Amino acid sequence: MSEAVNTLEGWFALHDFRSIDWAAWKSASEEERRAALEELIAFMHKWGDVEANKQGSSTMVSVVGHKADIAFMHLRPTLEELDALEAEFNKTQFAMYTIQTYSYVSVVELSSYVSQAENPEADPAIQARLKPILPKTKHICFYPMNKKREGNDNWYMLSMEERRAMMRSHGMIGRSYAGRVTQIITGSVGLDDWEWGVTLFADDPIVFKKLVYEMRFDEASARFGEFGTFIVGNRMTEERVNEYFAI
Ligand code: VOV
Repeated sequence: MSEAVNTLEGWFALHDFRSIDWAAWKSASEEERRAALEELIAFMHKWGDVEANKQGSSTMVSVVGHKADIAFMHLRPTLEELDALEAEFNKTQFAMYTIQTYSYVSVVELSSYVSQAENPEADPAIQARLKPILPKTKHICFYPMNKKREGNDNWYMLSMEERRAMMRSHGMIGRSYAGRVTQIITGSVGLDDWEWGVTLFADDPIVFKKLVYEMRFDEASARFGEFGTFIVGNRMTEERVNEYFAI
């Protein structure tokens, strides 16, 4: 049997994708719309406080294309907190105008293929990666993925050394994008339909295309990568929320 790699887990993640019921939004009165937006903005402020207290991190984006209109990414210490946060949001007036079209549940994951911390609990750099503050970049890209389990291309039958060599090469490509893109890898085996969620943050969306394309030629992705739906969005600030929902 091949050896499973050790992983460290951090905050739990909920990616929450919503379409807007624009017909209902447009037929609501101005007061109803204002009250709904005030509630949404109050939530954004609350999420900001959670982040300032290092108890999680949240971000909101508008989504381009039919897969959703808006999306939230929330990180929290427990699955219960994510659940409570989602239920609380669903009870707002604003949420009445939304339809959840997709969601993804996972947990921030670091594997020990490339480096292994002696004492991860006491290592501030590791802790910052396990409990990250979501970058405030202009654009976000999310997709779920698997590592293939087929015939000679079965990731889970490879030796630790073979997998480590491929993850080293993967990491080298990633590092050449340092400063232009930040990745948060969340593990979802046993939590959702795919094995990982990949969330990328960048100010230039072309960097998503370049990075993902370059990785397609690297063995870890070329031979073993299987990908779900890709969703790309633009970060929402309070000001953008008001613009986006203005009638
Ligand atoms: C932005 C760049 C970037 C960088 C620097 C980077 C580096 C690294 C390192 C060093 C490691 C291994 C140790 C760890 O930290 O876990 C990983 C791990 C992982 N990655 Fe990665 N990755 C990046 C980016 C990056 C992308 C764009 C993708 C999607 C692949 C693609 O083809 O679309 C990805 C996937 C993954 C996955 C699924 C894992 C877990 C694999 C497993 O079997 O456990 N990743 N990754």
